[in-house]
Amino acid sequence: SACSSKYVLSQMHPMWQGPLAIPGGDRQSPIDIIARKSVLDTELKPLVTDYDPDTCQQIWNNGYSFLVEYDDTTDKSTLKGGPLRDKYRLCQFHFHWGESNAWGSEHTVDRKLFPAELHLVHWNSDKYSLFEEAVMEDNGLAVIGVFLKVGKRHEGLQKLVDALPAIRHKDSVVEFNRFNPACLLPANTDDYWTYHGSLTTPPLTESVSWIVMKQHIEVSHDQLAVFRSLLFTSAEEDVQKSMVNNFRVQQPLRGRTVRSSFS
Ligand SMILES: NS(=O)(=O)c1ccc(C(=O)NCC(=O)NCCc2c[nH]cn2)cc1
Ligand SMILES: [Cu+2]
Ligand SMILES: [Zn+2]
Repeated sequence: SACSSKYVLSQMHPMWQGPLAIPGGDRQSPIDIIARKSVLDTELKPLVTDYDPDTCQQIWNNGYSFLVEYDDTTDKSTLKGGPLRDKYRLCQFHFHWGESNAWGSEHTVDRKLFPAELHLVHWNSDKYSLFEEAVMEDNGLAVIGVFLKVGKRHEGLQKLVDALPAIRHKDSVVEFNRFNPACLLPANTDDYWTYHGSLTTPPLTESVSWIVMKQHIEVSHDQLAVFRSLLFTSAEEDVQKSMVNNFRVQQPLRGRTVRSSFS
């Protein structure tokens, strides 16, 4: 069924230029994950990711974040297992981060903020033939969230960091090949929280099975600083705004249960 909540344009949110609260939206994201209130579900399986680095196509600045887009016209890069019944195709991954290391993540754990959060976006290719279809349907999407902490340099991330100066402005795109996003996952992907939610930027559709990793990854201060050198604005605009704090405010749980896997 198409997602139930209607979209009423409320006061414009300064950053997302979209509705801030979705009246009637009872499964919005992000949320604060209260660890002790998450429910252990022994039925939850280990995540199975199978990503083909050859499907990596481009990296671009969409004016909210930077996205690494994958060719999702075949089932070459997939996610299954975990809380999912079907097979999901990798479409893109992107990040959210703050202007300082003190905040930047979208989800929090017991109110703890992380400096950044990675989202790996997949859509249900067993049920739908296009991302655009799946984005409107319950369980049409599956997004893996990974928290970033500042610490040692992340070797796998460096290839991505080196490409960022070429896409400083909104709508800039560069070719980007042979990147396997599995290198951005924590060592242990068997421990995660999962809940039903939404996209955290417009269209905010309530079609996401969220899978938030309990284990974070580490990146260096300098690597994160390069994220902050990106701009929200296009080359033509006379006032350039640095791309920081591109996260959404936390949304009410509305009685949802967050389930926990346990390895
Ligand atoms: N922050 S988040 O909740 O993870 C999230 C928020 C918005 C979108 C989105 O709006 N995503 C459009 C998109 O990625 N469109 C690509 C379509 C496409 C088709 N084939 C290749 N790419 C995806 C994820
Ligand atoms: Cu905002
Ligand atoms: Zn796609």
